[in-house]
Amino acid sequence: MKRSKEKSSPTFPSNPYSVARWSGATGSETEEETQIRLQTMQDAINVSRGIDMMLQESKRDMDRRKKGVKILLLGQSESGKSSVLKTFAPKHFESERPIWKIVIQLNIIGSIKTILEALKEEYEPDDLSSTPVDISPNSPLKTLRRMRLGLSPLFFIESNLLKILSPECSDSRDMTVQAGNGWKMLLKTKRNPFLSGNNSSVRRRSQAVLGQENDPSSVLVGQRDDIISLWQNSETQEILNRRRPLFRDQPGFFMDDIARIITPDYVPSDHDIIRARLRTTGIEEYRFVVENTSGLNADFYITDVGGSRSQRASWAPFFDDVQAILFLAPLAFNQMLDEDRRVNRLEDSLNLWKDICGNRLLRNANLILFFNKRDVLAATLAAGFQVRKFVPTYGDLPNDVPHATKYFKEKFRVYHKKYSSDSRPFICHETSAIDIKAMSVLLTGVREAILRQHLRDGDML
Ligand SMILES: Nc1nc2c(ncn2[C@@H]2O[C@H](COP(=O)(O)OP(=O)(O)OP(=O)(O)O)[C@@H](O)[C@H]2O)c(=O)[nH]1
Ligand SMILES: [Mg+2]
Repeated sequence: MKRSKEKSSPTFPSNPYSVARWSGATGSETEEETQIRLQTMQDAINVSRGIDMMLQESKRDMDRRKKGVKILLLGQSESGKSSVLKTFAPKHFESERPIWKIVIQLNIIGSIKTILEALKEEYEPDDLSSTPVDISPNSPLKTLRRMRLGLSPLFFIESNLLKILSPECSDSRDMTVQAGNGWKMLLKTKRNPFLSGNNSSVRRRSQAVLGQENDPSSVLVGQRDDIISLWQNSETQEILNRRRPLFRDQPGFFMDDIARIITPDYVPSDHDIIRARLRTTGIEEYRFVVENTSGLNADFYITDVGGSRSQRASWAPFFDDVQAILFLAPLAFNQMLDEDRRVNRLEDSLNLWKDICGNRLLRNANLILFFNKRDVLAATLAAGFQVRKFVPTYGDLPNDVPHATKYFKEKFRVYHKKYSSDSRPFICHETSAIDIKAMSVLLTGVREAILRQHLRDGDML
């Protein structure tokens, strides 16, 4: 019989698959080849099941996302979007303190560079031959040169860190990171207990970069006294006031805190972390689950974007199913955009607001406007900056916070009325994103209101 013949054949061992056409058997394989073939088939089945599971999981994720509340943070660069996000998800702070410490140290290195540049302009102008220069041992020029030499290891470390963290930039003041957690993996050190990434190349790079030699802490601590006396020097202050009048208002300004920060055991506080400056590029969506006051769990998806002009084209794909936009508009009437020094920040914010109000993809989304950096506005006015110098139409209105805020609010309201659909209310809040407590209260209220509306719209209440 055929069966028994096959059974007894030396080249066709007793194997139910060996005769089945679909099995891939060649008819002349050895026992070993059969085993390999079966194993290969099993591997393929496993891969296929894995893909099935992933597809199911991704469908579940998509269904879940569909039902969730989607919030988009929009606004120009430096408006405070990532800061608001930090307050939305504060639990990250605890595990991320060592990472933010390095960002804060890089912010300080950037500030030191700004100070040294201003002093160089003062004491070491390009054309030294035409300027009488005092180079006696205690002259400011000698001190400046000594200082620069002493701090040079810091700039070396800065450049090494940037190569990894922000390869496009050579200066920590322009440091930009890709949205998401990838950059945080790069800043986890061997000594850092949170190093647990699966991405081996990231892990290798992070171990390579954050050895002792690339940690700014020891150089900063070693130069602590010099840095403090440089900052506290009255001549430095006078030169900065004259040559860099907006220095103190720059994001990531920690110079008033250096005595506290430049210590061997420094651990950033929540307030330090919220004040750290790191530019975002790209888009990142975060999911978190919230139990609302009615005891229902809801998925929130909050998307942070890069706000500089070159980044804005990538926002649109996130517009079609979003429930709410939190639009951040700092009332920076005296500042220009970094990416185009001819454009006033406030004017840019207004134009962006106009585009968002009139965008048809967003016609069903709630718009919530945050006039952010209220504290900066107060400090700017207190420093004597006159609104009417930058905004001639401001006229003779009093140069104070309530009048300035009311005036600019009206401008945003007019655009809202003109470009938004009739049914959309004008909702705005004056905020200071670095005031974590006040911001958390406000964001909880905003979140609840968005959720209630979302449930109403979905007929779930
Ligand atoms: N003083 C003050 N600083 C703020 C406020 N909001 C944000 N900042 C600071 O401004 C800087 C920029 O804030 P981010 O949240 O990074 O700005 P962003 O909108 O995410 O900017 P991009 O990522 O470039 O689009 C950070 O250093 C913040 O700490 C505020 O209300 N007051
Ligand atoms: Mg950001």
